[in-house]
Amino acid sequence: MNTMVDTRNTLFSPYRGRIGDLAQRHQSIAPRDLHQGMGVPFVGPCGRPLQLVTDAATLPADLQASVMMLGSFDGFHRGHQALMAAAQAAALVGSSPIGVMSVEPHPRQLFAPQAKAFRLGTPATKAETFGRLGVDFLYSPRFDHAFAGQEPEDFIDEILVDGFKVSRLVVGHNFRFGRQRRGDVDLLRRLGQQRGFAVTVVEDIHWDDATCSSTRVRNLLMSGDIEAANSLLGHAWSVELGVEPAAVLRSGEKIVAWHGSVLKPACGAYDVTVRLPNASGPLSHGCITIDASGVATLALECWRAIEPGPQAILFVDFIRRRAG
Ligand SMILES: Cc1cc2nc3c(=O)[nH]c(=O)nc-3n(C[C@H](O)[C@H](O)[C@H](O)COP(=O)(O)O)c2cc1C
Ligand SMILES: Nc1ncnc2c1ncn2[C@@H]1O[C@H](COP(=O)(O)OP(=O)(O)O)[C@@H](O)[C@H]1O
Repeated sequence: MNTMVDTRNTLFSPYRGRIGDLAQRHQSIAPRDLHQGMGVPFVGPCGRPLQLVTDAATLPADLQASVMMLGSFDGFHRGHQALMAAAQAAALVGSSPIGVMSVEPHPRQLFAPQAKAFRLGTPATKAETFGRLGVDFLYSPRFDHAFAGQEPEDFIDEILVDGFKVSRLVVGHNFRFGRQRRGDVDLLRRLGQQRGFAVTVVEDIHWDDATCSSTRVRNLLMSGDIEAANSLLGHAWSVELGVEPAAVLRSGEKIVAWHGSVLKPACGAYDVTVRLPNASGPLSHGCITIDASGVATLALECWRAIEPGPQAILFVDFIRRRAG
């Protein structure tokens, strides 16, 4: 079934429960994912809403023959943006739709389930980014051992060729996939020639003399260097938070629910701007403080504009860490 993104969907449901309880549990909330009916009301510049595709076999005709990007895209750093630029250029030339395949959960969540929260973004922040950039559909198959263990040729034939009827793939030079990570760009090129799709391989994108990677961004955030992390990302790091308006601590500060799968940056106070999902610009400036036990509190200049109901999801863009 293909799910048209809908603002009336369950935008607030993952954050039900009292913020006090969340704080006691170190603000760890169950990660929601695209398979739990997430509402992501994101419409790109073409005016078409991003479609969440759950089954390649029932893809609408107007989404077939797309230019498709493959990868995790955690954080959407400058390397990922290079893929996006290449996909947009190819889609323009061929008047093709743009699709993204990005498995959920992140492979590390499957292979190292006990690891500390490491993600830079949630499914919602990922969908927002792609929707804003005019991607037509996001395919996020559930990443389990059966999916991970597919033979690369089967994945290409059954999902990309028979399902999506893909016209072009866009990947980074080091993209690997399938059982024992046997699939690589050479295999994609070889099968592309036989099956009739093109392949764009994006060269390694460097920043500050080293390759851009989600891991580098994570390390910078854990050391509290938000400005360097933002510079590597090429945009402000954006975090999805849950807030319950009733949970005011003092002078307008509120404890916020941190998404259970998302990395916590170093303790400290950070200048932020806050948006509602699907809003065109920031609604308020503020400061988020992460204390030694990981509890996050948010102080905003203006709360009124972002209190649409008993609970809300906010997108918080981290700008800089305050001194001291
Ligand atoms: C389409 C597809 C995409 C994949 N993407 C990733 C990925 O981004 N990161 C990752 O660690 N594994 C990914 N995998 C899984 C690996 O290719 C590999 O199967 C996994 O690391 C397990 O390796 P093993 O078969 O040697 O145990 C993907 C698999 C498929 C079929
Ligand atoms: N620095 C980079 N330069 C070019 N392409 C990249 C870079 N980093 C990732 N990619 C490509 O972007 C896609 C998504 O990458 P992803 O799976 O999220 O890896 P990573 O976690 O290393 O960023 C893949 O096709 C990958 O090869």
